[in-house]
Amino acid sequence: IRESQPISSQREDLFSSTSKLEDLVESEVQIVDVLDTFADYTLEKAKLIKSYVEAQKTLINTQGKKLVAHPVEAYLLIRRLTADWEDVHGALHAISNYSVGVFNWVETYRQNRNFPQSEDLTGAAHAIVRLQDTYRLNMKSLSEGIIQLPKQMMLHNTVFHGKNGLTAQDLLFIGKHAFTQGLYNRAIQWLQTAEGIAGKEINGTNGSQNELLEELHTSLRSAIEVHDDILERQGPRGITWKTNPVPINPELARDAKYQINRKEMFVPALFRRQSQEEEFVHFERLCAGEEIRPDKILSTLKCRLTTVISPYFVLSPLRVEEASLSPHIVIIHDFVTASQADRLIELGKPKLRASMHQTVNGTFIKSYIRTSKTAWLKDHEDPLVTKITKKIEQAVGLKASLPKEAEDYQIANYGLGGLYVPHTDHLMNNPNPEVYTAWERFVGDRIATMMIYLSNVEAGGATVFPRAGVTLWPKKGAAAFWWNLDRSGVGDENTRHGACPVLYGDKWVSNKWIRLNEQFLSATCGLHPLEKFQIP
Ligand SMILES: O=C(O)CCC(=O)C(=O)O
Ligand SMILES: [Fe+2]
Repeated sequence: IRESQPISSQREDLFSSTSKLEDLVESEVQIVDVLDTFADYTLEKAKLIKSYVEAQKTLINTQGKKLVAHPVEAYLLIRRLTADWEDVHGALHAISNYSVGVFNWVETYRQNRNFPQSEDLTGAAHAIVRLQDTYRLNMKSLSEGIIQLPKQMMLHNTVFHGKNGLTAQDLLFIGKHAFTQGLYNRAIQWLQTAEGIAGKEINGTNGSQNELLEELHTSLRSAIEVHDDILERQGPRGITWKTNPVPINPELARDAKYQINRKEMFVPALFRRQSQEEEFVHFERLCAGEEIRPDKILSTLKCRLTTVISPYFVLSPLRVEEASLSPHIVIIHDFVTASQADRLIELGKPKLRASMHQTVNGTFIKSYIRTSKTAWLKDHEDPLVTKITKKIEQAVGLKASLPKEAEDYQIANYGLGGLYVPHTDHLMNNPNPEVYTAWERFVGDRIATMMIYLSNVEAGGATVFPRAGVTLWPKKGAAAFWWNLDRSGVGDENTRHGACPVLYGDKWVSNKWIRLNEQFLSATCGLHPLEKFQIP
């Protein structure tokens, strides 16, 4: 997967970065304020019109047909339609002027502030479907705004309460999105939850509610049919779909072949090539906090203080936690301070753009493989950035200051359910060097990744390595470091990794990708072609 700075200025979506969503809250307050004043004002004017209407009604009603014959009545009629009318005229005029003004203001405001559009609503629905599925959240609770974490993910806070719940209409909308995403089992669950709620929402005979119930029944019936059909023809799981292991229809479920299916057990397939489907299962399990490595491996991992790389750390050794020995993945705790992390966010924030990916034919598109926004920072943009680069160099013994030695810092902010599907950071896998630019051939592949977590994430958002069976939980100020290439410069496919969807909170990371060629003095080749680096 190739990433780059965006080249076209498309409209920025909102759901892929929490930073952009925050701005939206402020904008909503502004609009509500203006509308509130407008509504109060028009109500005031409408009251005036209403009192005119009421007064005239009584006058008209008390009169017989011959009213204009009476000179006083004639006078009153004319007064009503002249002097009295002035007030109504003024009120109507004021309302219409004001409403045109407010209308124009709101429209311009919405455009300037990049208000959400239907693609954002779709994105948000997708995110909810994905979160519920990945973290196996209780759907009923979720629809009431309560997020209950799976047992193995519980750290400090285990339940998150929102202030509001979803309506049956919302659940129907989300269910339909689950269906189009191929999550047939989940679509059915969403629709069933919607039915439950719609039943309760009904008080009295409400026409539109009946319509909704009807639509839910129809959708549910066809979702079940499709579910069972897909399961029958394609099996319970593929890259683009998921069903239950057994059909929903009890008659079909009695088939003997589904009785075997039911007992299907997960056996981790570590340190080897995984099919896309297998990788996805590993990804999800690791995201939800499952430990899938055997004790034999886990018992070899240590936490240690180290000064070995550089005397720079004699007074304050690096606090290294080994996450995996092969591939060598470590967490360096407190690599930057909380205020340094905040500063990096502050520097990146104004420059955030939707993550882009290069397609096979070379054009850049907005990424659905990675739902986040990214910004690039150069060393000279702030003294702190240079300082952190120096620290990285000392910590891992690689050169990272010059453009030929390492890339600029990439600051990333994930949005609602934001994730990054498994990939390798090294990207020069093509044996034909012609496909790479002269610059890329000159600097070489990404030998190592130094990723600093700039925020804590209340729930979800881990970095997981499906083949190595590793889960790294974000911790503000900690840095994850791993080698993408082995000592002979060949890509280590066991470093495939991805970012789990953010379930609750705000995730910010900073990536520093270090390039191979300039490290020829600091990271020398091994004796064996598959020898790996073990630093720090
Ligand atoms: O955000 C993460 O946890 C991983 C990010 C990542 O893998 C990348 O940016 O290449
Ligand atoms: Fe990565």
